[in-house]
Amino acid sequence: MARIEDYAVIGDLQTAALVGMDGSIDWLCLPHFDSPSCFGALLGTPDHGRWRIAPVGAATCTSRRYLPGTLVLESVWETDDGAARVVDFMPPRDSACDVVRIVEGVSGSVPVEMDLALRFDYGHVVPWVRRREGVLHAVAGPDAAYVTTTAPLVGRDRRTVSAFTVGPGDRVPFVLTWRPSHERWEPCADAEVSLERTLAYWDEWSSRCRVTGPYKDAVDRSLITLKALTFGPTGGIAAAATTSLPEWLGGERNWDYRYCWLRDATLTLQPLLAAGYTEEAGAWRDWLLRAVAGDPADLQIMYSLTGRRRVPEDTLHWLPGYEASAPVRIGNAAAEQLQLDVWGEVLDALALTRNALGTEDSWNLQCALMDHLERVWRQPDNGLWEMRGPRRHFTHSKVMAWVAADRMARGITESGLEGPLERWTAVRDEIRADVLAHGMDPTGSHFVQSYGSSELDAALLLIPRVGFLPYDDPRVVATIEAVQRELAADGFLLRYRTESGADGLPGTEGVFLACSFWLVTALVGIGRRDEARRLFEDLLELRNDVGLLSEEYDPRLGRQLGNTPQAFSHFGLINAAVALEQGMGRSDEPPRPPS
Ligand SMILES: OC[C@H]1O[C@H](O[C@H]2O[C@H](CO)[C@@H](O)[C@H](O)[C@H]2O)[C@H](O)[C@@H](O)[C@@H]1O
Repeated sequence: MARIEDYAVIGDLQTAALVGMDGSIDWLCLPHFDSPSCFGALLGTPDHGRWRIAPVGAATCTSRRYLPGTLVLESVWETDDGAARVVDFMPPRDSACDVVRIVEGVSGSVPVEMDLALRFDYGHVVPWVRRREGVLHAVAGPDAAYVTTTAPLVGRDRRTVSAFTVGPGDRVPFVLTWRPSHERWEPCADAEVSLERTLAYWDEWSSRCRVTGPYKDAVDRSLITLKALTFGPTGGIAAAATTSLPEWLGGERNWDYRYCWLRDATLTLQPLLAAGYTEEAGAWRDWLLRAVAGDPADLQIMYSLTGRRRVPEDTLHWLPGYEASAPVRIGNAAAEQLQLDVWGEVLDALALTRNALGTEDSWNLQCALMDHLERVWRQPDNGLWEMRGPRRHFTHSKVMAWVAADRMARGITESGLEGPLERWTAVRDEIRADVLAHGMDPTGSHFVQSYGSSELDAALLLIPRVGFLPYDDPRVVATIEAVQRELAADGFLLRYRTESGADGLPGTEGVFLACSFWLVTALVGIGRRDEARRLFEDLLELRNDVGLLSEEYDPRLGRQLGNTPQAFSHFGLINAAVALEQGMGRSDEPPRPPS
């Protein structure tokens, strides 16, 4: 099975596919990110669905890249017979959902093979396949897939295969279109027309980016990746494109990230605004308001990409898991947790969009959320790491509750909005006093993970970023140094020590990439800029050949771990690049793009 970093992503802003260096699409959920997969080999075997196109006898491509500023992937294969290119993409969704693969001969005469195994419903439904007027029809239950190509297609062992040869200038297209099975088949889009349309879409999108500076390429790729994780129809942002890629190979820390976490999505907002993508920021704000509408007591920490509340967790027993990392889970029980930081992130994000977009149409909702937080902030919670052990008083959660009260009080004093200023100021001060009294080690020198604990937590690095204390406060400096000392692993950072058993889960995990980027930002904040730049550049080296990051990394094996591509890691990268280029911005001002 391919390594996680062997995968590139293509997508149509409603779902995404992972393309391996071996030319195989091993992951694709249709029609949406959180739908069942039709290619699920990533979490099992080729018989759980995959689509491979590659020169005969070649194991992996020689090189690959995204066409600049786009999500169109070009893989180059150099073989003894000559060279060929495969261009893979998904046109931004209109009525149909297409995956397009164009094989192009470059030199010599290259024999190519194609192997297609469609397996609906996460790899266990084999469709009924027929040929009609030269088009392959594959139907099962609610799903239908159609394949058009100029290449010969042959059915073999419940798969469809093809063999053909390309010479210089030859272009052999394959278009796979998904539709609900009850709808009539309609001719598939022309591959070349779709390519032009897709390139034009991404060119226009990228042309709006205001980012410049030495890390522009990395930042651009991260922004395109965040855009690829955005569910176009609603503006919701998926935490990652996959489920159950393990946080440790062979372990059981395997979760479904194909949902919209309020935390991840609001943090994504900052780099989008910084780079000039106000439309996306507005769409996200509107998604948020629809999703959280209703009783503030019912605020969830995550929703489906359409805003649905129920995302029940289940396991798929027929899938063995990525490199035997089981169970494979769909849905996520974290949706039912109490994570107090989310109030802070949501109210901070709405303050940000108020200032950046110049509109405020949700103040009543914000007031209702704050009123609720006022009643619950003293409760223990599961924290931002969604710990499944007993609830505790996480210092980061309380700090974010302070952020909520602070942004609401400032909505009144700085934006002239109406509200109980004295009450919210008093709540803000009370939370602050509580954190300073209980969230520090017994000597009062640095912050700790939770009240009464001696553990460190990388989330504490965010304390100055949200404005709770300034970077030059000795307690902040000591916390950054303690986190670095206690959580460093092979030059990067763990989010916390799993050995304490505090997260209620067996096993361990890799270094957490977002936290390692937070350390870059924190080091810039305390003036250790050279060290920050070195760490940042080491982190850039962990990206795969096309600039993608998953959630974690195993320094022993030199391999990426966890779901991919992950928004958390990519916005960490962008914020760190901004910090390195400009120094620290306050969290309530949209950071300016690197110049
Ligand atoms: O490892 C424990 C938890 O891992 C997931 O949560 C993590 O991913 C979320 C989405 O990126 C992020 O918001 C959160 O802060 C991370 O800890 C998983 O979804 C949880 O169910 C799991 O308990």
